[in-house]
Amino acid sequence: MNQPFHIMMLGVGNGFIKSTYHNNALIETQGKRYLVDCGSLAWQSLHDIGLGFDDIEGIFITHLHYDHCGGLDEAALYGAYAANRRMKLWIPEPLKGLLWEHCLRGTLENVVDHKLALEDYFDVQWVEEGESFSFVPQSVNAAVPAIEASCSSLSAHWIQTLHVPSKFSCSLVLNNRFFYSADMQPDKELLVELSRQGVEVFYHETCFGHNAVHSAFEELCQYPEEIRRCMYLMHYGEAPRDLTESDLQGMKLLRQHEWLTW
Ligand SMILES: O=c1ccn([C@@H]2O[C@@H]3COP(=O)(O)O[C@H]3[C@H]2O)c(=O)[nH]1
Repeated sequence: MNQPFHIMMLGVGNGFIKSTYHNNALIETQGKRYLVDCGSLAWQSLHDIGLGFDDIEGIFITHLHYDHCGGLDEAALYGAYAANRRMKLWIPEPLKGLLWEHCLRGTLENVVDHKLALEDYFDVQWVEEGESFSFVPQSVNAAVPAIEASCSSLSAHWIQTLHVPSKFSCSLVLNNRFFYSADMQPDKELLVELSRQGVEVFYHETCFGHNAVHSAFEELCQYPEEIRRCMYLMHYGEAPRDLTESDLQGMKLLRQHEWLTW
């Protein structure tokens, strides 16, 4: 059996709204905490619940928008100059080069201190599409026989999903049964296929109103009922005040700073 894990949204907003922060998640399993995405408000959101850099083991990044990776500069500099620790970073292989050259180099390159690459700040693991990786280091499972170890950690793999055309973005599957969409346009066929493969829970982004690079709530309402009943919505910012349970069509709204266990 895979380990159950706890997950909390650090925000359920989008790149523009301030009240509900960015759509990033905090995961806890076996006493270790990890981030899925680290936008520019992630550290503020963690601070709001009494957590900080030292409480986080590692970060997975889905794509290169500031509301998903804009907090990496702070993590890098704090790790290098305040905590003396290179945080673990899982990055999809297609972002190799791009994350440093296009996002971080301007802030982080320091010739005097010999900090010239992403690896000078983070313990980086590049991950291919579909490749299984574990959030919890094997050493944590030292007492567990090897054959059980692979099943007793939180396993993950990413699949490419469409957000902004021509720009890489991906979603995450945990323990082969939990889907985390990151930002994406609607892809009903993908969810139906994942459900067929055994995925039981879908954390899915949405927005109220049309947006060309996101999944409008109205479009998710067209998904099969058996999928909608497994869907937990995020990235919505602020839901319409008059939204009723029946309007949600079986889907549920995730709330900022609320733990759920899967
Ligand atoms: O090609 C683009 C890129 C971006 N945007 C907007 O910028 C926003 C950034 O935050 P977000 O990812 O939550 O939502 C995005 C969209 O609203 C867009 O409409 N088309």
